[in-house]
Amino acid sequence: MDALLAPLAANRVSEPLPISAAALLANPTEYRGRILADHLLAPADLPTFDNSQMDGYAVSWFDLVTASPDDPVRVTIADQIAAGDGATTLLPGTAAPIMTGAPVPPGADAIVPIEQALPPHFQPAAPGNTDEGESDPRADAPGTPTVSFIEPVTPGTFIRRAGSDVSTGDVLLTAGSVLGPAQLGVITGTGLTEVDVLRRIRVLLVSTGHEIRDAGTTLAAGQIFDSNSISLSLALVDAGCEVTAVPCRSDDADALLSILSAHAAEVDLIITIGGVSAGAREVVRDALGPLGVDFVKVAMQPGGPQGLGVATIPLSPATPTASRPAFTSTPDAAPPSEATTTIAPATPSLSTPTKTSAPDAAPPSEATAAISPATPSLSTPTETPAPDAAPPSEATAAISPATPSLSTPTETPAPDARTELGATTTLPVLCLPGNPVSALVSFEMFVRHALRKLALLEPNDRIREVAMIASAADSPSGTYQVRRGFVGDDGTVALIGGPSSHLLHSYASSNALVHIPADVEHLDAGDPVMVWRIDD
Ligand SMILES: Nc1nc2c(c(=O)[nH]1)N[C@H]1C(S)=C(S)[C@@H](COP(=O)(O)OP(=O)(O)OC[C@H]3O[C@@H](n4cnc5c(N)ncnc54)[C@H](O)[C@@H]3O)O[C@H]1N2
Ligand code: MOO
Repeated sequence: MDALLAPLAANRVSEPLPISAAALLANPTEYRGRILADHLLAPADLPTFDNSQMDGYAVSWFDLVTASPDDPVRVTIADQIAAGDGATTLLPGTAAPIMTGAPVPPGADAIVPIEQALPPHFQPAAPGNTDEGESDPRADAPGTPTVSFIEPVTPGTFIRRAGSDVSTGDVLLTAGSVLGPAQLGVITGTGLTEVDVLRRIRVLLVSTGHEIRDAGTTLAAGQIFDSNSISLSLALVDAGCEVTAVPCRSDDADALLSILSAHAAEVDLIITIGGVSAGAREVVRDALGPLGVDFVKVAMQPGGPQGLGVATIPLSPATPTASRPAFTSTPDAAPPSEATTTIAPATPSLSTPTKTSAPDAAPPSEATAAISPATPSLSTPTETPAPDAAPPSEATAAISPATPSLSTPTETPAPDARTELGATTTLPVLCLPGNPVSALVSFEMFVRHALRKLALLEPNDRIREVAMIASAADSPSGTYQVRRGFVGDDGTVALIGGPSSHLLHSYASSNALVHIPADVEHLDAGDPVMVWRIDD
């Protein structure tokens, strides 16, 4: 998988990311985990000017040289300086009330915290205040506010120097930095309003099937709500990708090809779901087999049938542009209507795709044997799926999309129009099985780690633990089984639901994937098993 996806790292370009509270709040997902493309130099000092670290008095150390408890130094109180004020010069023999963050006035070289002054609190600024004898009985000039100090002060005390955090021209953040709260804060603090970040891996996610419809529409007999588009879109976003989800509500290979052709120029990777097993109408196999995708069987359950490869995809003449809308389909949209849902939309600039090839470009490279789960013993090319004992879980109907906005569907050009153009592009393609649990487990086993690695997201892997299985379980011989389970506080893991791959509700009620190696046919209660936490 790493090898198949390696070109994605090589072809990554940067894009500008606006930095402002308004931009961030308008589209928070755009910021999560973004990676700085280049070293960023500080355009200004931080702090940008010398300022006070304490609420107190700005003084000249020289005025306080002789101060002692027995012989305090009394000085006249100058104008107050608050954070946000400009600084006026401090005259000798005066002390200016100064607040934390306020600029240190020229002439002052130290701050005495208010608690160390006499009186130890700020006095009303109104003229005529003379401490009213309250704290400084030595005040002798009615109408002239004064303050006393009982010890000398070292120059620089409680002054935050300009540039003490970072100086102009220093490296503010290095290339590859993940932009989190502190990083975005310090960028803003220097006044920057835009930085270059690595463009996310752009994934075209195509959930397929004559039967799938969007939640919120009315289902005809035999139809189901499309849960895979939602599950996998969110899984991809979690892996650092930008997703354009375009369901293909058809078993017609041309309908799928139209979708691929319309979007291929805009994405780095295509992931399809469904249409890969042994049926009479396997739309993904039919469409992508001739274009360079290999269909294999992995000795894993769920997730047996898989497809992968580098496909040469004809491009539509009028490829949708960066204005790609987010979309939810109209009820009962007739196949092969196309609807796009874009999650984590890109910032405006989409650069020219680098992978577009001339019509006579070399045939797709072979991508065999690239699929290998991060677990042992998956080489046997046989599949032993558990029988689908029950009809599809009704839980799929309860899932409602969390996508941000709605707009109109994108037009899909007719297949013959695109072939006239003759241009193609080559893209890595992954074809996941359609059963909802199979699709998610396949993603976890083969795809998530590789994509998170490309996105420089840490950790790449799920947290792995050994847990004691709570009750006995059987597993088919020669098949690596991935069950769903719940790890309790006592370190045991209870299996949730059966092994069948339609049990999405069971998956949603789990916090771990339970790995049963291909050579294990039976586990007794208390036996140790490897689990991957899926609740982080
Ligand atoms: N004769 C055989 N039949 C099947 C085999 C096999 O080896 N021989 N493999 C089984 C296994 S294992 C799996 S997994 C599935 C994979 O099938 P497909 O990838 O072709 O997926 P579909 O047939 O399109 O759908 C399977 C199942 O999932 C439901 N589905 C599909 N898309 C969605 C969606 N977007 N949201 C919710 N549910 C969806 C679909 O309605 C089917 O029930 O093949 C087995 N059969
Ligand atoms: O392998 Mo299928 O993916 O069991 O359900």
